[in-house]
Amino acid sequence: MAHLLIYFRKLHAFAGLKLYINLIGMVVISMLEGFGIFLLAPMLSIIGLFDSGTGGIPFSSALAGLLQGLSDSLKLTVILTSFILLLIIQGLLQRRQSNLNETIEQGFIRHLRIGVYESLLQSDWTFFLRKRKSDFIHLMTNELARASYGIYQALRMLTTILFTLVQIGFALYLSAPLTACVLVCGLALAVFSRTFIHKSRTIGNETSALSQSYYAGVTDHFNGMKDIKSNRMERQHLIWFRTLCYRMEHNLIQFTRLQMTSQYYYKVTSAVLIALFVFLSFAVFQVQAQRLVFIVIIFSRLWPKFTSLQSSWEQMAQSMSAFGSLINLQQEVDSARELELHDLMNNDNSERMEQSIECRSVNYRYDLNDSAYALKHINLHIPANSMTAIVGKSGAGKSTLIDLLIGLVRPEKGSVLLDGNPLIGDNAISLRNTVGYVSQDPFLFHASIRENLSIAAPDATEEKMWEALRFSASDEFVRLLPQGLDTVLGDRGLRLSGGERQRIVLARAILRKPSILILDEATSALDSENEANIQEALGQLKGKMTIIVIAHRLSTIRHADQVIVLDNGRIVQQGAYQLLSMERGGMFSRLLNYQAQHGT
Ligand SMILES: Nc1ncnc2c1ncn2[C@@H]1O[C@H](COP(=O)(O)OP(=O)(O)OP(=O)(O)O)[C@@H](O)[C@H]1O
Repeated sequence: MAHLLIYFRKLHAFAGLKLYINLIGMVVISMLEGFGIFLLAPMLSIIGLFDSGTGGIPFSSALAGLLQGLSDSLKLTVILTSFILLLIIQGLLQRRQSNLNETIEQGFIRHLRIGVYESLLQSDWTFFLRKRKSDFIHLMTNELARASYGIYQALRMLTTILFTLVQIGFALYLSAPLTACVLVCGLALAVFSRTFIHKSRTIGNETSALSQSYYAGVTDHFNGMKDIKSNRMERQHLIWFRTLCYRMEHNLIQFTRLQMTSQYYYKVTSAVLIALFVFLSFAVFQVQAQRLVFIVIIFSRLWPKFTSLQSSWEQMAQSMSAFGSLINLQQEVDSARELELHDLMNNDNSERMEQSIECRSVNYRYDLNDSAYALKHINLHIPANSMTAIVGKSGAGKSTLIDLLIGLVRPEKGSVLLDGNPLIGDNAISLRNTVGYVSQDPFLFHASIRENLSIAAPDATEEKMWEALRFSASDEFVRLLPQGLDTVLGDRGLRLSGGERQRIVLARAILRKPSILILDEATSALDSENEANIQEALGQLKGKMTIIVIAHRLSTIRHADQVIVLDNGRIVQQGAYQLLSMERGGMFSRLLNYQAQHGT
């Protein structure tokens, strides 16, 4: 319930006055409905169903007084016209209120959706390292939809409660003891329904867990489809998928069964209560027949509302776990926030590296509970406009070192300094505005080449784009594409080879005119000729920007000013290429020898 209150507070903050106008509208609509019922009294009296006028029915008696002296047919015309007028006003208000309800609800859902996405973008990289990609997709789609539905049910419940209260007010006016009696029964029903609410919440938790597994599994399977097909792993995946689908089916059927059972008990209890209520009216409270007719009309309209209240409550309880997941996510992103909203929209602040970037006694662990360090005792100095190569075996810590150098992750111990200042907070964000980064697994958006390039540099002219493509040795193949720069890449567009993708991403990085260009195995998928072209282009950039290259193929780093050799998270050698290659017994010369012998 605490989770729901948090969301109600958010709703209150979001909708403000509109929420109250909506609620007042609901009260007015219920009152009009009440008046409509009371108009029935003089009508029934004229028709002859009530033989003693309006029998002291409130409002109706006053109306009967007003109509005194008119002929019966004129009275009936006035009453029926008033009835139609009331219904027209009520209908208009109802329409307005439903539209307002929808506007509030959809606006709030949009507000939540954007809020979650903004919070995610404001979080630091370590937060993403801890989470599965599918969990975000699950939260942004399934859980948000369930929470939205929960909000819809909550608003519905609120309006139903108001309607019920107004109608109960009318009933109290007609017979206080009888209404009190019905209310006590209603309360007893509410206590009885707590078991159903509790069960709904348990089923809801299971729904969340199951759909989270579903999203995670499906994302994994489709990401790894090539491996699945190549290694004939379809059977295991199908068994897993079938089992999960059966469990999801069972979970939802369980919830419907629970709802149907509670509705059944509600219906049976209503019948018993109505019988008891008529009996008590005659035998105990001796309520006037005319009043009893009206109380019966009011409560016969109210019982379905009670049932709908119960159903909304169960639905809300079932969605509670989705609220819980979203609140947990919000707490996690709050503690992992590195960007303010303002920084998200304004990328202008850029801190170009003027002198150097340094690591002083840096240690880093991905998991603080694990004794294994990804990097240990790292001391290094990268001067501005130099070319630095980082080499080492797989898992040595090369990519982690890059993440530290651009402030994506922060050292557990020691410090990273940019021009002598700690690379933290705004400093790190401003530095990243001037970084061009090509990762091991370069990513292109499902959009045209032009759009993929202009994401990095929105103001770049077509000429600059071709220049960048020439730099990355991709101009020739792009020119041959059917729509040139406007060729759409990705899922339903052109699929590029690994090497072609690397080259476009390299063009994108260079188009930013970065002060630091980072290439993490960025040319590993290229043929020798294209790689040589890029090496030549990089050579021309030397002295104009800081270049940091991670390379397994050591022939590609011959022009580096310094080489850093990592082994098992530690720097084991550091210095000029020639110098290191001559250090006999050193890891670098061993790697060189190995590659020379195996021709890699
Ligand atoms: N997200 C992560 N969570 C936990 N441990 C990680 C994570 N990423 C990397 N590691 C661990 O940190 C160590 C260094 O990894 P890193 O990716 O920096 O190595 P690398 O030298 O770049 O390897 P490669 O050449 O294979 O890309 C490895 O032991 C790896 O298992």
